[in-house]
Amino acid sequence: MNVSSRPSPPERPESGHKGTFGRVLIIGGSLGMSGSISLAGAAALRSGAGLVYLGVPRSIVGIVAAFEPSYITVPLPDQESGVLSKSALPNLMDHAEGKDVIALGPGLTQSSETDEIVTAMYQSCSQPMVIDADGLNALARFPEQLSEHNGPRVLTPHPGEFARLTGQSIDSIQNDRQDVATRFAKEHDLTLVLKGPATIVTDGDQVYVNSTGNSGMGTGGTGDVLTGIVSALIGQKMPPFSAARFGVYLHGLAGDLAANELTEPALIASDLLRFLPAAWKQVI
Ligand SMILES: NC(=O)C1=CN([C@@H]2O[C@H](COP(=O)(O)OP(=O)(O)OC[C@H]3O[C@@H](n4cnc5c(N)ncnc54)[C@H](OP(=O)(O)O)[C@@H]3O)[C@@H](O)[C@H]2O)[C@@H](O)CC1
Ligand SMILES: Nc1ncnc2c1ncn2[C@@H]1O[C@H](COP(=O)(O)OP(=O)(O)O)[C@@H](O)[C@H]1O
Ligand SMILES: [Mg+2]
Repeated sequence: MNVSSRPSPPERPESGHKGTFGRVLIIGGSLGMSGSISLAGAAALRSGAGLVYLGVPRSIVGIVAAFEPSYITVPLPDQESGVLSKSALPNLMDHAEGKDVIALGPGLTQSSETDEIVTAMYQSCSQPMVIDADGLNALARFPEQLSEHNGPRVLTPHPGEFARLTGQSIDSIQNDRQDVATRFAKEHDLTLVLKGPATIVTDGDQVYVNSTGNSGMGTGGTGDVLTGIVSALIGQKMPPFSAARFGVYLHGLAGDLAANELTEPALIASDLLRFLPAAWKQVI
């Protein structure tokens, strides 16, 4: 069923407090890719989250913390390369307890140890999870496990990541975006956000094709911002499909407002953070 109405924002009760508006845990980052997780964390804050925790390798915690004082950083054991170590897993499982949503993947990079973290959390966490970037690359190495999850899952691939997940070529995906996305979501019982111009959001039954966004958003880090936005909305108790639909709309709207002011070529991912408040103003 195609859903074409303008997506609605989450409710925000007058009497709400930071506990009401969701505890969000985002896991990722590595030496050289501290920006991705920082952008995701700041975007979650700019999207209404009550408390945002960023689980990052110990070696980059100072860099991530310096980007934005309003989120909480959780330093985790890392390998010598500045990538999360699998010894972080018990710690991560403890931190996951009591969170309303967990996001996994921005800037995580790829290693056998991060693969173990991703597959274990994907399978066992009962909370909703948003999986992006290297979280998706890890899942792509174990496609038989994609349906083995213990809670709601939202996957946010760009066409390259979706090609890895499905084993199909980017061209064949792009020629048949809506059908491939819908079949995948249905088969694995999850919500899929297939990014790019006219991003598709589907839970296997409902399908939404987004109308906001522009080519200025084809610049590193804009997808990391989307991960933070969708995670924050799920943390505010929106069902996964509604959160993904509204999040994709809001993200593109922030991009359109930013491009209007700054031009498409000059747009960078952190501009989306600055234009999110103006985007919110148009939808609430
Ligand atoms: N500041 C930071 O710390 C940042 C860190 N980042 C982190 O970097 C890590 C790697 O992530 P990544 O997405 O850059 O690499 P990757 O998955 O190999 O994708 C490229 C492949 O996908 C394709 N492709 C993409 N879009 C497409 C489209 N619309 N339509 C069609 N094709 C498309 C593209 O195709 P091609 O270039 O060949 O045309 C290519 O094959 C990850 O951890 C991420 O979080 C980034 O977030 C940036 C900011
Ligand atoms: N031409 C475009 N029109 C609309 N949206 C775009 C366009 N190019 C990229 N985007 C959006 O920008 C984001 C890019 O995400 P992604 O490729 O994961 O970036 P990164 O990993 O660098 O953060 C997606 O939300 C995508 O839909
Ligand atoms: Mg990305």
